[in-house]
Amino acid sequence: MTESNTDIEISRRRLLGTVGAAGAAGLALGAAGGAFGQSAFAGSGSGSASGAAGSLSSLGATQVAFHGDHQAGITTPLQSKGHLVAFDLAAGAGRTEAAALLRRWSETARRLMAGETAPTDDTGVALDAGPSSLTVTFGFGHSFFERTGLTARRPAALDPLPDFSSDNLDAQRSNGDLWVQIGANDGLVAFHALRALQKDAGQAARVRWQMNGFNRSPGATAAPMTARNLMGQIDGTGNPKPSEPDFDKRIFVPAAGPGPAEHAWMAGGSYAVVRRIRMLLDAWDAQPLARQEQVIGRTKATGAPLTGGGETTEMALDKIGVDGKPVIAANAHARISAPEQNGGAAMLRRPFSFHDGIGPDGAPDAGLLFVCWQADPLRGFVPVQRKLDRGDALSAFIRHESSGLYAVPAGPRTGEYVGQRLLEG
Ligand SMILES: C=CC1=C(C)c2cc3[nH]c(cc4nc(cc5[nH]c(cc1n2)c(C)c5CCC(=O)O)C(CCC(=O)O)=C4C)c(C)c3C=C
Ligand SMILES: [Fe+2]
Repeated sequence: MTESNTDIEISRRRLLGTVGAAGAAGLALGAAGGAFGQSAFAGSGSGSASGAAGSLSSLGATQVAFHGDHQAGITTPLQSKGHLVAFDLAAGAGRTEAAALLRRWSETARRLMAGETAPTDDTGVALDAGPSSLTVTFGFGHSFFERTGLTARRPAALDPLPDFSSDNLDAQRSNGDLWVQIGANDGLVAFHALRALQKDAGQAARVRWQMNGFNRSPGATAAPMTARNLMGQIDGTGNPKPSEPDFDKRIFVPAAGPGPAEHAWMAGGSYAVVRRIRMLLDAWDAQPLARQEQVIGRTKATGAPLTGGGETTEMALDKIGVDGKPVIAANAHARISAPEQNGGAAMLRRPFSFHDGIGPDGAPDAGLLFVCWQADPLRGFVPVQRKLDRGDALSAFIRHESSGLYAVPAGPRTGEYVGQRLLEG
């Protein structure tokens, strides 16, 4: 099962070329899911969460591998539903309790990602459904290492992010000892996983904060395409592609990392920066289309650079317009954040949108659950955000409200739980 699952992951990446293509994800998931769905459910018997006598659609049947070199949910195509949740270890809980928790969580994640029921007291919320591309991704925050007596094994890359002048952060909704990212292409499957993992936490850890997000559903557009965010922009075009030679180096910690041997447990892992970024949508929507496009430096309809071509055409950053000014403005978001403007700094952005209701002033509490992945935040998020903080035209329309940085270890080998190399190494 693992082998065929790995094959699917590989063929999906080849098909997609980018994880930002939510529409493409639908197509590729369909292609892969049809094949895998057959083997996933044959013989799953009463342990299956599907309980379905008939065959599942490719959306429901598609399964993502739990085991592998890297955890699922990093290069997995964007799913339509997401939950981000941070936990703090309970008073008195230390390394032993943390190891037992990660063991429980891993077994639950493995089973649910295979379309099976939770190991204990399944709530039945996902009955009838297949795995629906469920992924569960686990990470450790800076404070986890003090709580577990493991500070000698805490990598420098997990040092707190610097302050940024435009930050408006809520400490209660930031950081946390442990972080879990859940994604699925079905809302009930995602919620089912959230409930099961929270129950697993038991007396060992309690929820610090939790956020819910969404993306476009696979198959919603006529043709596969990159995702749109709540400002209406095509968002994800410039992401590093798994097909590029330096992709792994940029996103995953190398096996023989630069750090001391005590940090070797992070080989194959990645660092996630998580920011709740509120969009000031009333102000944004009041801007004429041409202004919105100048703010980003790309057209809203197609995502093409303002210097011409299609979505994937490179930006001509030196091009000067008839008014004698750069066609892509000096403060355009896409210019400032581009790797060539930041000494090659790059990250894999894999966000969810959020909408948490409408405030008393009538404005939506909505925006982006910005999640980005990199081998080292000091060569990814930090230099880019420093630059954006100094002069991004988009700043007037967004507000960073919470922040977290997590060390996300490698994917587990068969029989291993996530984080075992840290907790038992
Ligand atoms: C520090 C990193 C970044 C934050 C925070 C961020 C917030 C943010 N971005 C958009 C919308 C778009 N971003 C786009 C490109 C883009 N953004 C970042 C980084 C951050 N964005 C990077 C590295 C890039 C790629 C640059 C490149 O390689 O060319 C785009 C253009 C399309 C694309 O490439 O994805 C849009 C649109 C919002 C709305 C937002 C906060 C809410
Ligand atoms: Fe951006």
